[in-house]
Amino acid sequence: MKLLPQIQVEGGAEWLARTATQCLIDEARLSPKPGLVDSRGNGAHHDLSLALMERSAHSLTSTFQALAQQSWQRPADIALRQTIGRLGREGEQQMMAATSGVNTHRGAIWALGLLVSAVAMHGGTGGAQQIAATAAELAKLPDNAAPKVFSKGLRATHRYRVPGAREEAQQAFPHVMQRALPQLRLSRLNGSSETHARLDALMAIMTSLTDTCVLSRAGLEGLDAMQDGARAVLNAGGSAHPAGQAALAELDSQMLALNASPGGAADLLAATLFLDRVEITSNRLI
Ligand SMILES: CC(C)(COP(=O)(O)OP(=O)(O)OC[C@H]1O[C@@H](n2cnc3c(N)ncnc32)[C@H](O)[C@@H]1O)[C@@H](O)C(=O)NCCC(=O)NCCS
Ligand SMILES: Nc1ncnc2c1ncn2[C@@H]1O[C@H](COP(=O)(O)OP(=O)(O)OP(=O)(O)O)[C@@H](O)[C@H]1O
Repeated sequence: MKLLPQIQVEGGAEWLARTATQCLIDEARLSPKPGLVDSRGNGAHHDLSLALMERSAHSLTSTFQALAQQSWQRPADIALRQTIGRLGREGEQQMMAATSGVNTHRGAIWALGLLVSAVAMHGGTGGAQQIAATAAELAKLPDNAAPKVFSKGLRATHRYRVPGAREEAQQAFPHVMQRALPQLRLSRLNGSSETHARLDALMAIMTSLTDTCVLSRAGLEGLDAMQDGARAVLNAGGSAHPAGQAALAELDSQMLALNASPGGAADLLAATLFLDRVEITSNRLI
């Protein structure tokens, strides 16, 4: 049966939005994550909890759906960039209203928002590489309506001269495409459980991300601890192995002691889970 285009758009946008929200929830629940909110507790955060993260994730479904609808089969141009910039900022306000002003998902709205738009631009399906490349095209376009705010993330990228959330997207998500997605699939192939495969994917991101959340709270000492600790987990055989689990517990203690939390890495894990699902579903449809 040939679907009417509008029905296809509505159904596709709804699926993408539900999937993006589910990836945020899966990321938040995944345990044990070093320093981050997970099923065990609040990590290094005093103002976050799992219930709050889940409420925030649900509040974003309508934003993701609007992003997908507005981006459906459109080219990457300034008009679309301005539309998604506006929708992304409205999404941030919706998140803030749902959490009484706590930043639960700003970085995640950015990464997943761009990826949701990119899939929609390709008509609701596509390979991870193609989608990430399209998201990068969008991220590179100027959004003249964006307010000039000197955020924590921006300050950290200037102070330490490192790439942050913007650059990760503009470079087509190298930590997702070259590290997390290959690691997720390798760990699955090696027989790891889904939980262990996801934890390994998070470690793969943390080995080299310049996470501005960590830099803002714990400086270079925190960043080095994160990168070295994540490498130790993978070198010990990953989170499925007893030695890897011990290294992961050690990393968790270190992050808590330093008050550090790799929020950017968590966002990119959610982005990884999203691209994995979109690609698997697209392959089934072919
Ligand atoms: C680009 C964003 C994330 C702002 O980035 P900036 O570094 O200035 O700010 P801020 O400190 O508020 O947030 C950064 C967040 O990104 C995540 N992050 C940190 N480091 C990294 C990194 N190296 N790579 C990826 N993400 C990271 C963390 O969650 C962090 O909290 C975003 O809020 C924004 O400007 N959005 C505008 C709306 C828009 O255009 N949206 C379009 C798509 S929906
Ligand atoms: N499971 C998680 N636990 C904690 N943070 C997460 C998690 N998943 C994603 N994040 C990301 O981490 C960021 C929150 O970091 P942080 O609490 O440092 O924010 P902030 O409001 O900028 O700083 P602060 O709380 O130090 O004032 C969000 O942008 C969010 O996208």
